[in-house]
Amino acid sequence: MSTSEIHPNVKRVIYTEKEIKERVSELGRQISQDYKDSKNLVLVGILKGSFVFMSDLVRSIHLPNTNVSLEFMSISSYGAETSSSGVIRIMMDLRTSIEGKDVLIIEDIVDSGLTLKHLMELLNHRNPNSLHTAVLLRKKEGLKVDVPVRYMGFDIPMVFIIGYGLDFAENYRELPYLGELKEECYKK
Ligand SMILES: O=P(O)(O)OC[C@H]1O[C@H](OP(=O)(O)OP(=O)(O)O)[C@H](O)[C@@H]1O
Ligand code: HPA
Ligand SMILES: [Mg+2]
Repeated sequence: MSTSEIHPNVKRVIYTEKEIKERVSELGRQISQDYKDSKNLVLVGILKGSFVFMSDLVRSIHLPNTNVSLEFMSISSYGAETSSSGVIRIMMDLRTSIEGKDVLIIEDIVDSGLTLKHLMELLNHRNPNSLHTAVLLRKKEGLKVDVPVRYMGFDIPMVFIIGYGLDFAENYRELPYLGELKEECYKK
């Protein structure tokens, strides 16, 4: 990628399209292996951030003997800030029951861990057969709560990331790579 193709508000590219593609394919292979005996696998994408990761990940999953279905939930905690409000709002819930099914939550990023922790508690109460998580990015130093991530793309430093579905104040989701947002874009 030439520098001219990088968005002017991106300080540096953290992972290129190619690096993301390779890692996501690996995760898909692992998931396909682990769920090969599952009857029903429900992939639950958390909107909006996970939509790009989810669309690439599902196409790397090959489970010919499993009913694989997709569901979405919409959750919001960040608004136009760069740190979690800690208040998680469910804007859209699942449309079907997950009782007795294997459920895999698909998230773009775990930062404080508050969103995923809250979600796992919520979905566990609905009696799935199993409940696990696939997360593209994790900021290990940002974690405020312990939350289990079964399939993890990359551990990243404490910088604000945009692109590949991740936003700042709803912008930059369309960038095909993962980049660090320039500090001057959010520090006043
Ligand atoms: O670990 P946490 O500190 O809770 O942060 C992670 C959550 O924050 C982001 O969602 P956001 O509220 O920005 O909604 P979005 O996916 O629509 O951008 C991200 O997509 C995760 O869901
Ligand atoms: O670094 C981030 N970028 C975008 N969204 C986020 N939500 C939590 N952390 C981040
Ligand atoms: Mg966001």
